[in-house]
Amino acid sequence: MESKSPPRCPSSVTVRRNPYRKARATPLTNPPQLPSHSTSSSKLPPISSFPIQDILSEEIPQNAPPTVTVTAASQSRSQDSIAENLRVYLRIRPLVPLKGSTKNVGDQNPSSRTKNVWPQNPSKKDSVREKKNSKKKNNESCVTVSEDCHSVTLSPPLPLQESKRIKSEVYEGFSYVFSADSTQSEVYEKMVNPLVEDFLKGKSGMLAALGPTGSGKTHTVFGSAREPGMVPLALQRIFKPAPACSSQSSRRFYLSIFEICAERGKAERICDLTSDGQDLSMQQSAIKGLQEVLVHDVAGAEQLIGRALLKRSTAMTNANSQSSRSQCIINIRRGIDSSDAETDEQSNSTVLSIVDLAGAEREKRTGSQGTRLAESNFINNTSMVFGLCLRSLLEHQKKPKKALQKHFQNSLLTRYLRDYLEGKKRMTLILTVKPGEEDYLDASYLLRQASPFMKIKFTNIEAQSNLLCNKRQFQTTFRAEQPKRIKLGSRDASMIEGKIARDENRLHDEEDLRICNAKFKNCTPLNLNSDNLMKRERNHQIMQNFAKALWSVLKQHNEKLKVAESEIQILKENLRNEKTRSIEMEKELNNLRSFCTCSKENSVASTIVKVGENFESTVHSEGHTFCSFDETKPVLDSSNRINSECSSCLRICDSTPGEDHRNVKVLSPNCNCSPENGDLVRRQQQDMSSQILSHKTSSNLSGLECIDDKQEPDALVRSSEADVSSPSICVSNENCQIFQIHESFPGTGNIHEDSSESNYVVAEHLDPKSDVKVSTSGNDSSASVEPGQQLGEKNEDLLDLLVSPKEVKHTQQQDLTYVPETEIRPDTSCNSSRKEKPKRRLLPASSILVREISTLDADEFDKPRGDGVGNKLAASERQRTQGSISLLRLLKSNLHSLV
Ligand SMILES: Nc1ncnc2c1ncn2[C@@H]1O[C@H](COP(=O)(O)OP(=O)(O)OP(=O)(O)O)[C@@H](O)[C@H]1O
Repeated sequence: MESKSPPRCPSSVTVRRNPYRKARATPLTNPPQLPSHSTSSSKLPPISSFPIQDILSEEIPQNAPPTVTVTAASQSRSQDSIAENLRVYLRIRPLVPLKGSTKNVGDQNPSSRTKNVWPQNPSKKDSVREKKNSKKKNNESCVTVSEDCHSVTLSPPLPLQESKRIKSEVYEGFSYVFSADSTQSEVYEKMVNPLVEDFLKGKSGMLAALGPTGSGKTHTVFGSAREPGMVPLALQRIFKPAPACSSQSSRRFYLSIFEICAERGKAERICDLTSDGQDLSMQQSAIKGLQEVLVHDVAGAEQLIGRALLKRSTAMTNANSQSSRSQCIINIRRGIDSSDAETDEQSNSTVLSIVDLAGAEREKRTGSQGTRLAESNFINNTSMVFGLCLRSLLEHQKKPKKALQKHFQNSLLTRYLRDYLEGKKRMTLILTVKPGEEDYLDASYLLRQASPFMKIKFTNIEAQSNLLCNKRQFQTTFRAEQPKRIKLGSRDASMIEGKIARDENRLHDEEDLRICNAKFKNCTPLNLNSDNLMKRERNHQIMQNFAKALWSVLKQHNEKLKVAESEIQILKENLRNEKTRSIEMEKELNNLRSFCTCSKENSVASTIVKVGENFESTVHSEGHTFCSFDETKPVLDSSNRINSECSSCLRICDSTPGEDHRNVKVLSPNCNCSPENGDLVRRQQQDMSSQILSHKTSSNLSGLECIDDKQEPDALVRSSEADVSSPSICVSNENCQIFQIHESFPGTGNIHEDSSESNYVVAEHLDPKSDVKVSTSGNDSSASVEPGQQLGEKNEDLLDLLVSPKEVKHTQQQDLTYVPETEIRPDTSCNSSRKEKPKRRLLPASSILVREISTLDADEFDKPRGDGVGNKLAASERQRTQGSISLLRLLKSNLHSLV
């Protein structure tokens, strides 16, 4: 029962790491009885007398920590003692932790099952995730154990090998390397048992687990229910029933558990985990107020430890579901019964310390934020200082003491463990590593920390490494002219180390550099004299400049190309626009053509203007009725009806119903009328021509005809009229503009062949301002007005004809005149005139309409006529179309100019 309820501890017990020196009791003096450690007693401990006996009896044991006195003998002795006092072990965590490997000891103690007593089990989920991750990422181990189990080979993962050219490293000199499949008991037997045995014999010692986060420190130290760790195994051994004769039965053991943590990663704190936890303070190497609990058996000890660990600061990180956030220290002090006090006083101060350090971690791996990040800084700093202290353990004699002291002062942990770190007491280090490829950097860092304690051998320098070294050597040689490397003092070195520890991502580069430096030392120097170097340097500069010039040229070309490309784009755009425009224009042209009825399927009427029987127009001297044909209005009206669908033909007719009816036939020589139509027209024209020619004797102008310039004079279409007062006018457009003014007898609808007088006028242009060619044909003579030529008396007849009111009666059907383009021979006179001046074309009626209307002088047009014909004219004017108005205006202006 006693073991289940441990006796109350005194409120404050100071545990001194360095016990008072004891002097052996001299046989003459009766040494005062030392007060028994009554930590379990409720009474306050009696004030002990000054331990003069202890001091006097103090003897430096054979394996005592080395003194600082630097002599050759003492140095070698101290080295030996350090070597004896320090053992370094390595344990490799399995890639995938075994199923039973949990930290929970609740299995053993049902009452504590609900709560984790030992470090918590990772939740199933986490373990599954971890397993998956491990399977995925850590399928390859980067640490391999040698056969003799004293060295390991650390191989970088392939990407690092390729990118950073890192080679495998062999770390030798371990006391023992525990492979991934090693068991807790195996580790205990080989590593901890010697410590425990020595402890039981009165020799203090310490076991410290050091390694990156999640590497198995806590697992190794505390273990799980299935796999108890070093602490429970040690307790089992300690409380193992001793033989009856042994003095062990009378011994008592006191447990004290505390942690060093940092509040929000800032100030360090010491927390007693066995009590309700007020903060403790440290005086030199002793912790003031730390409670010691007397334990009588294993169960009691485990219970106490279990409860204490529940109070320990842990947190979940990406690397470990239950990561330790503090350095946890368990002290097992061996006490003695009061009865045995006389015989075994020295063992009173024997302490076995087991330290579970918080694992160094990288932010990248743990994903720590905020407070966790501050914690992790603290953890990393502590482990760094610890590592530095370890480093200086072997080298401290070469270094000034002050520098060494600084390391210890930097952390409560190192201050507390100073005796161990100075090699004064026996210390065993267990390094734990994770062998996954992604853990390579962590493992490498840890092993280098421990390197002072072991030989580090690198794999053979291969060609590639040589290359690397040579390259760097080459660079170094160049830099030789620059200030040489600064020698760093230990403080600077420690700062560098600190930097490395803080920024572990950069670690490898630094390490890499160091490795390379080491390699560099081994490398045979390159045989480069200064000439060669100069040459190379010059070549290098030349090439560099050349490359720069090339680069700038290429850049310029690139810019030019861009400009050219943009121009091309613009041109393409323009081209596209032009194409669309041309397509549109083509369409318009087609549309215009479609209005032309010159297609084959069009009837004869499409190319020939037929002036209907009922169409009558009267040409008056001052007010001819002009009929112009709109493209879309082939027929004018009931009185002035003209059938035509050919827009290229302009027909003019003056007719007055009820008066002389004359047929007005307007033909376009450019009309591509259907052949049959053409034949018909041609025939009729030929007939007409012959008729006209047969009436050449007529001296008066009876008809005006505009002929095509291509038309031969013989083939000119002429209108023959006997009566000069009744001309018919035929106007064709385009190239020719034929005015055919001819006369037929009213009602007959035929050309009056018997007319004695038949005159004709050939005019080239309708435009009043244009040059006019007028040909007159009289009885014996023909008159023609060349462009620009003033009309003379000879042509007065023609003028009379144009200005005098003449009635023209047009009959349609029979008076068809057709001048096919192919058959019309050019009029030489017309040709000559064209050569001199470009020919004006007769625009379609509609355009003329617009133009003429705009330029029409209304005043002139509306001028009241004084003659008697005025009323009649007014009546006829009402019937005028716009085309007729424009033609009238045209003729009038021509007349004006002529006059
Ligand atoms: N040798 C091993 N065999 C089986 N499982 C192990 C072994 N070592 C560690 N583990 C498991 O790995 C996980 C992490 O181990 P542990 O908590 O001991 O790491 P740690 O070094 O203490 O980490 P931290 O420094 O963050 O506290 C635990 O679940 C533990 O059970």
